[in-house]
Amino acid sequence: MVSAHPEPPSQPQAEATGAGAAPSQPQGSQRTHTEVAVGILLRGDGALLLATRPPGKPYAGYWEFPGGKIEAGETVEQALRRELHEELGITIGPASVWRVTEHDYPHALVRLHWCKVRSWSGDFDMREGQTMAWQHFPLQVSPVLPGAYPVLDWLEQEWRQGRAQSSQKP
Ligand SMILES: Nc1nc2c([nH]c(=O)n2[C@H]2C[C@H](O)[C@@H](COP(=O)(O)OP(=O)(O)OP(=O)(O)O)O2)c(=O)[nH]1
Repeated sequence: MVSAHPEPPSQPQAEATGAGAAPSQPQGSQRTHTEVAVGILLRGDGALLLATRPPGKPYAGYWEFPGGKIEAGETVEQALRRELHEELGITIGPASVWRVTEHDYPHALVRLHWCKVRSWSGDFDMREGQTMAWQHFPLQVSPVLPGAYPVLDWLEQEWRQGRAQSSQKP
């Protein structure tokens, strides 16, 4: 849903693709995927956590879900637990992959492994100078990384369905 995408990013981008889509690079290209673990932290009231990308990284200042690159030998869950501890100072509970998407940026072709996270311990400590914000739909922050658009659409659809179902209950 377009309302989740506040501003078009000012940098060049390719179309985001949905779960399980084939890589978009031309045949014979040497471009390999960068595997990324991403956490959708969900609070009891349905709010989700977004944070700004730290200075010095591509798309610095854009809002994103917390996460980072999967290192050699790590599972998605291990990478996510490490990244969220390094970046936010929290220790997450169980996390399994919910969706997989791809996005072709000028700086990297990324494969994003999205996990919903409903439990964690520790206090939030923005260790890379980020700003964090708990968000409900419609989002109040922008711009958001284009690679997160498909997942924001799915999450907004789920939120709308949940709202419609609860309004039908007697
Ligand atoms: N964390 C995160 N990354 C995203 C999202 N959407 C999206 O396209 N990406 C892309 C942007 C980056 O190209 C890649 C994540 O790489 P990164 O550079 O932030 O990872 P990292 O923290 O391991 O970085 P570094 O240690 O190499 O500096 O995934 C998102 O919502 N969250």
